[in-house]
Formats: sequence, structure tokens, C-alpha cells
Amino acid sequence: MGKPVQVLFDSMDSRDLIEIAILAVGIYAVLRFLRRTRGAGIVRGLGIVFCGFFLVAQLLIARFDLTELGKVLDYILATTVFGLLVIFQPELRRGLMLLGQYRGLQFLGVADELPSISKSLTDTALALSKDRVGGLIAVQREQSLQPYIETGERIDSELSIPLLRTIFHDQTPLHDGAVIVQRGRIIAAACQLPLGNPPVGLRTGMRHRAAIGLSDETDALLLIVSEESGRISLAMHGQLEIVPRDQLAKRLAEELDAPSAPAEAKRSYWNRILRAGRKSVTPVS
Ligand SMILES: Nc1ncnc2c1ncn2[C@@H]1O[C@H](COP(=O)(O)OP(=O)(O)OP(=O)(O)O)[C@@H](O)[C@H]1O
Repeated sequence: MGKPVQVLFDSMDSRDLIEIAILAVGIYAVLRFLRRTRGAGIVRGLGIVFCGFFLVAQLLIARFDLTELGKVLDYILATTVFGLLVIFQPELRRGLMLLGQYRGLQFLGVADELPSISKSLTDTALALSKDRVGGLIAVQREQSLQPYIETGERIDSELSIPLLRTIFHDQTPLHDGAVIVQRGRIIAAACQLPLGNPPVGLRTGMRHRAAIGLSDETDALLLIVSEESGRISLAMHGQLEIVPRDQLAKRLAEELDAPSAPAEAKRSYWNRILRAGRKSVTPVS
């Protein structure tokens, strides 16, 4: 066993080392990108099985010169890559979306200008709070909220304050659940969100738990208006932040209006690409 390994090392030149290094960096980047996504378990499981299988197969092919088997394995490899593209389509889409938002590409007209929605959201929340109407609005940022959109009723309308106030009015059929805002538009209402755990010592109901849950699973920003107290809160990264009314406009502008959006804008582009599939645990300041 020692001899073939020795032969292998002796036959390697600097070009092979460069190729191995590039492959290692590529595999590391893919694994980091996929870490803590819903496909991470599949990658780990399938990855170990496939690597073992291919290593043994390649050794046998080289040893016994099994060219036909080699061709079959090439087909299997191509099919596997195609299958992985299908399985990780949401993650790839998110990566491409980040690419579109990269400032360096804006001169190509790749990145779209999004309308500022913080003003409309502030006015909506203040009005709901004043009328003691409960509200829950999820604002999609980089991670797609498509699975949650599909649990509700599709709307696709401009972000209109009267429409939001109407949706959350407790006599309307769509008032139960969350509204989802995507790219500056109201995309769906009455959406069901995953429930999270409230902070220790804070008594909260389902609306706040749903906001914490989604903000823990995705990078969405959640705006919550309490029906009981009129209190306005934001949820991000699994944390709930009670926001005084006079601070709401400033906080929403900081989080949503691109030039001053602190956490996301300051993070380097490649860092964001690599972290796209992961949950952030940064506490809200
Ligand atoms: N999984 C969920 N996803 C989205 N919305 C939900 C979910 N569960 C409950 N809700 C919303 O929360 C409402 C009930 O809120 P509840 O009174 O339990 O919460 P709360 O956090 O105490 O809010 P409030 O302070 O407004 O009373 C429901 O009518 C529904 O609109």
C-alpha cells in the first residue's frame, strides 16, 4: 500500500499541486455556501458515499484498464452534477441574486433600483398601532421567502398604506397571518410563518413568535404591531426589538434603505455569498 502512494507522490509536479489547491478551495467554498441550508445533510451524506465510491472505482479502472466502466462513471458524474443543480436551485438563485446586487456590476445595469419602502411601512405601522389593529409584515431581503408566500394568498400590488390597513382589519378574510413584501411590493397576505421562541421573560403570543421564527430561519425583517398594546417591534436574526414610535422611521430606514443598511451593506460581497445559506446570530443592537 505504501509503494503506490510513494509512486503517486513522486509523479506529482507543481501543476498537480496547483490543481489540487484550486479544487480544495472550490470544494471548501461550496461546502461553506451550503452549510446550514436544508441541503447540507444531503451533501454530507451523498458526498461521503460518492467520494468513496469514485475513489475505489477510479483505482479499479486504472488498475484493470476498464475503459467502458470509466465512461459509465463519467455519465453518472454528469447526472449527479445536474441533480445537485436541481436540489440546490434555491441556494443558487440566492447566490445569483446577490451577484445582481453587487455594486461593481451596477454599471452593467444588472442591479435594480428598489423603491424605498421604509416610509410606507412606518406610516402603516403607526396607523395600525394607533387603531390597535394587529399586524405582521415580513420584508424579504436576500433570502427568498417563496415557501412562506405559497402558504398564503397571492396579491402582487404596490406597497399601499390603505391596502395594508385594509388587509389587517379584523373583519377581512386575509387579516390572519403575515403579509410578505418582496422587492418593494406586497406579494402575499395571510401567510403562515414558522413559530420561534420568545426571549426569556417576555410574554408574547403567536404573532410575535411567528415573527421571531421567520427571522431566525431567514434574513427577513419582520415588522410587528401588537393588537393588545399597540407596541411596534422589529424581529431580525431571531431577536425581537421593541421600537419606540419616534424611532421607527429611523430604524426601518437603517435596515431597509440600501445606502445606510448597516449589517448587509458593510459585509464584503464574497463573504455574503459564502454566508448566504447560513442563519445569522448577530444580536440586534
Ligand atoms: N404561524 C403564524 N404565522 C403568521 N401569523 C400568525 C401565526 N400564528 C398566529 N399568527 C397571527 O397572530 C394572531 C394571533 O396573535 P396573538 O394574539 O396570539 O399574538 P401576540 O403576539 O400576543 O400579538 P398581539 O400583541 O397582537 O395580541 C393570529 O390572529 C394570526 O394573525
